[in-house]
Amino acid sequence: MNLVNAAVLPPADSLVKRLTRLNLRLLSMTMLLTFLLLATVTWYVARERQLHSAELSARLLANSVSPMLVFADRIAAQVELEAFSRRSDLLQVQVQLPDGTVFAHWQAEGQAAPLHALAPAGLARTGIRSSVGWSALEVWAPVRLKDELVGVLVLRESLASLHLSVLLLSTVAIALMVLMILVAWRGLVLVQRSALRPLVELSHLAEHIAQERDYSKRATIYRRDEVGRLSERFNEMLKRIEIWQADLRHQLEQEHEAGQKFQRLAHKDALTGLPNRLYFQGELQRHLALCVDHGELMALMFIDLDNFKKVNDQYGHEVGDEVLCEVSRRMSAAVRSRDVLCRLGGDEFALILPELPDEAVAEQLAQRLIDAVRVTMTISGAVMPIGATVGLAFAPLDASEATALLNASDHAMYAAKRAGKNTYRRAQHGMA
Ligand SMILES: Nc1nc2c(ncn2[C@@H]2O[C@H](COP(=O)(O)OP(=O)(O)OP(=O)(O)O)[C@@H](O)[C@H]2O)c(=O)[nH]1
Repeated sequence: MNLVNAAVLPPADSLVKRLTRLNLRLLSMTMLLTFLLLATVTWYVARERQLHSAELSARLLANSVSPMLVFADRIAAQVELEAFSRRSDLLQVQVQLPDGTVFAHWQAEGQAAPLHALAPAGLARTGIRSSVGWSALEVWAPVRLKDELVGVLVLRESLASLHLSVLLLSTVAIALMVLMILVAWRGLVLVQRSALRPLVELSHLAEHIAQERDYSKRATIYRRDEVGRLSERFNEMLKRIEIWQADLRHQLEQEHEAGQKFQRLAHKDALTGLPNRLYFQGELQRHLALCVDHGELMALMFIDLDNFKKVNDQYGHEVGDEVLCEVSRRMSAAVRSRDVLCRLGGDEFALILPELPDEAVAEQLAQRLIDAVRVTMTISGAVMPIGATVGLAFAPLDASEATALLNASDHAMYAAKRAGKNTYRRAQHGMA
């Protein structure tokens, strides 16, 4: 099947306009045909009546002039023809002798000379003869005395009046026809507008839905005809789309939530609930970029717990886990709200300190963390021999790049371990 793309179709007139036009065309054609038929029949009947009347008159006149022919009384015949000439539409009338000689003649003003027409052969035998042209008719009537042919009467009549009457009648009929078409046009517009209203409304609704994507709208059902059933199916389709859309929205929301949850889990340490190494790496890059852009001071602390292996070995892994959680809580409570504390893994933690006013603030915080971890920690009735060692590096003083800054803080932490643990050390220039 050859499908036509709707987009390439030119814009068309409305359905009401198109149907009205088609109906009017059909009505006009029918009326015109009827008019032509009636005009033709009227013309034909009128012409036949005129011919019949002319034949009758010719017969009567032939009888009247018969004795005048016998007595060769031309004057009487001429008077008779003059009297006959009062007949309307008469153009010419003449009485001929059987040999064709004109005996008496009358013609209307402007008409040509006598007819000089020869009587049709066999006129005496067949009686009256006639012929009808477009503008006139002619009648030949034999003039007899008893059964003997004594002459021929020729009569010519104009058909102009007949044509004029038919033309007048036609003009009136055409005017009436135009009037009727105008009335029908108004009527058709009203009727079709009312009949096609459900279909037009359905089309407007489909247009609105296509533009607004509002599937909550419904078509009004006026009657249970074809358009009514189409509207019903359209409404069912809208309902299905609405349900399908709601399902899709719900599914998308769920997927979005699951994605966000997954994102949170991917960035969270499952044991302590602190941000993990993956999150730390991203945040360190971001804060370093901000620090370089704004020309601010920031620090990175590398924190490693002391004697944690001993806790694990002596009290078990579960107690070790509890220690990690408690240490996380204590350190979280000690840091500033804008600082980012992360667990890198094992007993290692990292703390990003953005927007520092000076280096002393970071050193004070390092000491505060060490002190917080050193506060006696009792788990399952045993005091944990736990402590924290901190390595401190500054950006952009010690490094401006993430790996270099992490290395510097890591080296500083090892320096602090070597110095006897439970303390902090600043990175020395060149450590990174
Ligand atoms: N309970 C527990 N232990 C862990 C976890 N991850 C790593 N560890 C253990 O943590 C210990 C870390 O070892 P180290 O840091 O070398 O030991 P340490 O005793 O702290 O040594 P110093 O840092 O020199 O004081 C190892 O015994 C690991 O098995 C964990 O998630 N839970």
